[in-house]
Amino acid sequence: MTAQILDGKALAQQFEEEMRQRVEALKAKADGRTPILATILVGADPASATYVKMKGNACRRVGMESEAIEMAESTTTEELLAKIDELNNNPDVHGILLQHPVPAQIDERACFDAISLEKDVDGVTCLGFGRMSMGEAAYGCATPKGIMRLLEHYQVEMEGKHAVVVGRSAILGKPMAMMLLEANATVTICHSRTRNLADLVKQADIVVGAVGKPEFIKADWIKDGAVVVDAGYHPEQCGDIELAPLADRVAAYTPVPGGVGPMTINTLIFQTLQSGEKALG
Ligand SMILES: NC(=O)C1=CN([C@@H]2O[C@H](COP(=O)(O)OP(=O)(O)OC[C@H]3O[C@@H](n4cnc5c(N)ncnc54)[C@H](OP(=O)(O)O)[C@@H]3O)[C@@H](O)[C@H]2O)C=CC1
Ligand SMILES: Nc1nc(=O)c2c([nH]1)NC[C@@H]1CN(c3ccc(C(=O)N[C@@H](CCC(=O)O)C(=O)O)cc3)C=[N+]21
Repeated sequence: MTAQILDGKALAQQFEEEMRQRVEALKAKADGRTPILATILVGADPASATYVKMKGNACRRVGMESEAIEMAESTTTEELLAKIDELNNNPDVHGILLQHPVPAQIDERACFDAISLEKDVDGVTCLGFGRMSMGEAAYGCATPKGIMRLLEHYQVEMEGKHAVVVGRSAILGKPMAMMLLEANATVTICHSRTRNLADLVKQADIVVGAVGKPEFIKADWIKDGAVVVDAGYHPEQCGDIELAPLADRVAAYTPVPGGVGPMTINTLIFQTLQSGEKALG
């Protein structure tokens, strides 16, 4: 069996084509105004700076605008909250992205939660998470939502399947698990205190790797015919799952690069467009 490649790069490109037309249509209705995403980068971490730049570039590719806000490494929680408050109250801004992680002196959770629900296009607030978990309308957290859009596009069946999510972070593992539950999968969430990780992963029909350690999840933990989603991303261009040996025995997998990453960015800008359409359309 040759595994199907869940090609996030190609799907993101296809979605961008569709979005470009929607942005044009919106501009025509809104006197040339476009949706605007405000990105906030605190400090000078080069990887974070690259990701934020990629998000701004994606906006421009579909004809939307972004406003890049850069704040010093020494920024306080109060200063960041004041900036978020200003953006919440700016009617020209339709989405707010606060790049994670922020420097340690900042209360990141308080800052995420200060983003108004209508502008939380990256899906990072407790309110958005709670609403999504209860099946109510909210923008999804960008990475797990991007994964769901990818699985839906490839018509991966989730209902009744055993999904094992390795990782429980606020912006990846935890919302991923709730989205899979909403899609009627039976969900197991694993983390650093999990005792029998390999045995649990072996039971998975769908496995999501979100551990943050290069190729931590071994190929021989994954059963034949499984669907493999590797959310990890490391500078050496590998993910959190040992993917190479899987290509001829799983049903489908997301490559790294070219899988989850492009879908994360696409989902962020798609949700910005949706927010812009609500405000301008
Ligand atoms: N492509 C994309 O768009 C994105 C990719 N990423 C990538 O995804 C990965 C995960 O990111 P993120 O969720 O932010 O990372 P975090 O470090 O916030 O979370 C890692 C999670 O993995 C768990 N974990 C750590 N060690 C083990 C272990 N030995 N066994 C089982 N579980 C373990 C932790 O458990 P515990 O809670 O107990 O500490 C934690 O829940 C990274 O590689 C990151 O680069 C992240 C965001 C977006
Ligand atoms: N509030 C917040 N929201 C995020 O969504 C968020 C964040 N903070 N902090 C950091 C992580 C990381 N992240 C990535 C996005 C795209 C790629 C991506 O597109 N990667 C390409 C390769 C890029 C390259 O060539 O380096 C790929 O996988 O194909 C990777 C990682 C979003 N994150």
